[in-house]
Amino acid sequence: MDAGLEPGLRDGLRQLGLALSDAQVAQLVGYAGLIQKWSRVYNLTAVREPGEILSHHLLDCLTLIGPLRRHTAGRALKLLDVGSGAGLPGVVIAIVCPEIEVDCVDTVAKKAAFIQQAAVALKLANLRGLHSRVEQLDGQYELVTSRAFASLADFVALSAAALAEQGVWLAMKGKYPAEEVAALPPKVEMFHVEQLEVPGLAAQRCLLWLRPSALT
Ligand SMILES: C[S@@+](CC[C@H](N)C(=O)[O-])C[C@H]1O[C@@H](n2cnc3c(N)ncnc32)[C@H](O)[C@@H]1O
Repeated sequence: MDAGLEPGLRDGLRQLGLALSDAQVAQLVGYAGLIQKWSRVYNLTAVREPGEILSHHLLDCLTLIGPLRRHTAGRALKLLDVGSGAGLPGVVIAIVCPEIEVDCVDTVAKKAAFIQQAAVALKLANLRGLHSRVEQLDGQYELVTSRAFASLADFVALSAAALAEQGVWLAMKGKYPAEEVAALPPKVEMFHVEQLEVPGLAAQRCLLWLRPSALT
């Protein structure tokens, strides 16, 4: 990816109040380049233009970092990104939070292969691509994320076996999904919601934090 992306990225990081090292900024720019390169050959993501990769992918997923850091308070933990596609938000998290071990799962082999390739190219020892259906995973993940994957009810049902006992789900949605929240089963409780602005986009981001209900 041309370094032309960097000023816009740094501007967005400032707006989000995120201080990253130069090496992390270079990894994000490098990741955008990999998405662009691989998307010429494989149908990784519909968003392929540099400006759009910056706003719709990088900055959009970076909105999650502040809330995530507040939640983890720097603790090392295992995170699963479900239906990760080109690695969103999983790869962004792996770059910005090296203390978090990130597994990105997708049913499409070439998408999991892309994540593995990104881990090597960007020297991310904390990132893995898994080729699997999420419902076949029986991991012990303290955090399970998704963006543009499924309804909230399907997301929690399909990934329940992968969640550790004290684990939580973090779903990235557009505007507040009232109908999806209403359709959640009683055994799942939503314990926090955050609405965020994506720098450079008119669109909003809604982060929903969910966990198994205390009643279960
Ligand atoms: C719309 S894409 C979203 C990709 C990425 N999270 C993003 O925000 O750009 C949904 C992805 O979920 C994957 N997927 C669908 N069902 C799945 C399942 N049961 N387990 C794992 N991945 C699945 C698809 O292959 C696809 O890559």
